[in-house]
Amino acid sequence: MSKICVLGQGYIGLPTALLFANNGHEVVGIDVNKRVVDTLKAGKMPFEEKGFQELLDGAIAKNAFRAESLVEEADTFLVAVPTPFDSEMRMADLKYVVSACEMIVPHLKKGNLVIIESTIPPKTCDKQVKQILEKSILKMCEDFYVSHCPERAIPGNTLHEMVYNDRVIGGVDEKSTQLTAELYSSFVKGNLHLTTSTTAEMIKLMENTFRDVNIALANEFAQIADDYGIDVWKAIEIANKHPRVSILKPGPGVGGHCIAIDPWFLTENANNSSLIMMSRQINDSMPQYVLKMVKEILVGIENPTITVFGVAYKGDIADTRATPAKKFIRLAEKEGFKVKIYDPFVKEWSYPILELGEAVEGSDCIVVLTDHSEFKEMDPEKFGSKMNKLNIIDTRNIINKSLWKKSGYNIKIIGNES
Ligand SMILES: NC(=O)C1=CN([C@@H]2O[C@H](COP(=O)(O)OP(=O)(O)OC[C@H]3O[C@@H](n4cnc5c(N)ncnc54)[C@H](O)[C@@H]3O)[C@@H](O)[C@H]2O)C=CC1
Ligand SMILES: CC(=O)N[C@@H]1[C@@H](OP(=O)(O)OP(=O)(O)OC[C@H]2O[C@@H](n3ccc(=O)[nH]c3=O)[C@H](O)[C@@H]2O)O[C@H](C(=O)O)[C@@H](O)[C@@H]1O
Repeated sequence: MSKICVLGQGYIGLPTALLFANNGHEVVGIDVNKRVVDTLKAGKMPFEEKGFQELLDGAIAKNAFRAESLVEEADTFLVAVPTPFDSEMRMADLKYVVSACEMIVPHLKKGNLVIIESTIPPKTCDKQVKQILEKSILKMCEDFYVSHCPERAIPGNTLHEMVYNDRVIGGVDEKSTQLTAELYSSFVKGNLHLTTSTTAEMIKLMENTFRDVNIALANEFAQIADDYGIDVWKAIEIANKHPRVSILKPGPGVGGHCIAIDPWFLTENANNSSLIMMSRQINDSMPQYVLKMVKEILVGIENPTITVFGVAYKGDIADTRATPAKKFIRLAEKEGFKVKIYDPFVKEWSYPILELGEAVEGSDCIVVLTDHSEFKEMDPEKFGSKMNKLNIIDTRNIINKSLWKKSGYNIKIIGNES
């Protein structure tokens, strides 16, 4: 049994800590947020997702997990702290990774392994992490070992993907890679792909950038289809029958704290990254495009009220980080629209979230921004009489069109001018 200190008990660090604890390790979960530590000490999860509470209960029952505020000696230190985007510099903001590494320094011993799970720009392990940890006087690759093991689990299905996804493990040297692979093999059922730390850093960013660029392409196709008056969704469906084509879905823009920011970590020190930056620009401009659609449908209505359906960054989760809904709402308010919001998952946000009936009361147009399952089969008959005008714009192509049509709605789908 080895002892692991996991720094950062958030969406990634906590389930990772609990998986290690449930699979033969003694784990101490460290967080600088006292509320997180206190909640865990009380045996409760600070946030919920499928299977998390059971995993915590199992780790506590095994006496293999405890939460603390201060770092202590261990065999392995695992860093899973936030890596936000510095929007002014268009760079990764590594202040949390730096402070976590500094917290490890006084406890670092010969033979220790330090794993960075946080998403980081290429060369971070080799340069910045090394520099900080060597303040301990110990030497990287001689006295202690470092690797990057990026997390690739998708919010909403985190636990399953943490266990069954393939894992990329990149050490600063072979021993670091080997030690890390041994550790993760205690719970990972996917394949472990061994490489260098810089390659692992790059792979993680390439994956999210690939998705961002491809969503941008879908968003551009939607706008071209609108110009030609064709249905981009049907066109994508048919194009995807080609054995080597797999186009993603258009939408109101890219949200979440990874796909919308990680491409910048790749471009921050690159000379040739115009495609990546252009894709970011296309995805970031989608709220303006949705507003244009709304303005067209509301022509002639004085001081209109609109109802936003969904502010979570994607369907069936409550996460609103970097949601494109925020930019859309700000732009709509600048236009003089009154904006009301309904979201069955999000309970608290920077704007009030209303009950369905209140949100549609006196509304001139519903704008579907999130692909929550509830919207897929929603019957507008339930509240039709409360609306002022029967308009709906669906940026996800998820509503049951025949139901809305039957209720007399004027329907507009992104990328489908017909
Ligand atoms: N959430 C996700 O789905 C994924 C996240 N990632 C990456 O994983 C990393 C962590 O992300 P999340 O878990 O979502 O963040 P989070 O915001 O949910 O949690 C991070 C936790 O770290 C704590 N923290 C900050 N500084 C600390 C320090 N010096 N010592 C100890 N704790 C500290 C915070 O209080 C917070 O509780 C980021 O780099 C993110 O980009 C990667 C893949 C998926
Ligand atoms: C390459 C990849 O699939 N990365 C995953 C991604 O999780 P995330 O929830 O951010 O990804 P997502 O489901 O693509 O959603 C991002 C955003 O993109 C939008 N989106 C997504 C797919 C699509 O066809 N069209 C579209 O507009 C979503 O609505 C959302 O606003 O980023 C995670 C991360 O790095 O945090 C990563 O672990 C996950 O595996």
